[in-house]
Amino acid sequence: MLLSMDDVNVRIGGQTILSNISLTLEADRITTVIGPNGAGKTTLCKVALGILQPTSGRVQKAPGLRISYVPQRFHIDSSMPLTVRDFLSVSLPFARKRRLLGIAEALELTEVEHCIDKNLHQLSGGETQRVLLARAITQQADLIVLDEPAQGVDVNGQELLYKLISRIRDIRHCGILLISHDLHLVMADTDNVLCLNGHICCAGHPESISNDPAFVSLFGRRAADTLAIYHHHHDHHHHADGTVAEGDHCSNS
Ligand SMILES: Nc1ncnc2c1ncn2[C@@H]1O[C@H](COP(=O)(O)OP(=O)(O)OP(=O)(O)O)[C@@H](O)[C@H]1O
Repeated sequence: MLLSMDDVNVRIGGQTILSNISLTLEADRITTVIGPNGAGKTTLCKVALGILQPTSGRVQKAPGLRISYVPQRFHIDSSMPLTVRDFLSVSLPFARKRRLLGIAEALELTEVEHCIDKNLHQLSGGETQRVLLARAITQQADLIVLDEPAQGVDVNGQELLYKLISRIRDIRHCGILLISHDLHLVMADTDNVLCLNGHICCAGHPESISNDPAFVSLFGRRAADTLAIYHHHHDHHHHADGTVAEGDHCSNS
């Protein structure tokens, strides 16, 4: 277990924002939180990051847990010259003690090695997010928290970003808490989905979620079908002529 929440409640100014949240984040697993605007997704991130204390309930973290945060957007004043190399070096002295992956390797892994000498404010939205992912790698994060990291990134960039996130999970064996609206893009690699609307409406593997009445009432039949169809396309392999490979199966048709 990397981090767990047990019956967490958050009330701010008399408003209940999160109620009865229980979850466990594990190494090697991507947990995706989905939910409508105002559902409490960012608040949940803040509780996980330890920057917001719950009104009640318990948050437990593995001893020495290192969390890295990738925000929705990242603004840096254009008058402040800071290269990608310098930005990633900031976390080096401490991280080096933990046999960190070098800056160049991390940038290569997130496919932005060509940006190493660029100024942060010269980067595109997609490049910025990939530099932030590289930072999480150099920091040797045990848990990476990403709050809608693909906002403002074009579709190809989004797909690449989500592929990189699952590749980092596979290589670094870290846990990932991902907030996303891009259901069809994130679901293939998600191990666990939490549907949030102030409380957890339903949770589980994407395939089981798509059949859950709570999911359907929150996101609509169309989203549920998208999820189901998506998994149909990914639970078997085709031969070149389109026939299904032996031993594979179609769970949805
Ligand atoms: N510091 C605060 N003070 C008062 N209300 C707050 C505070 N932070 C969040 N809220 C309220 O809590 C609710 C949940 O906010 P939160 O930002 O966690 O939602 P979200 O699911 O991330 O939304 P979105 O998808 O729109 O980004 C909203 O109604 C918001 O107005």
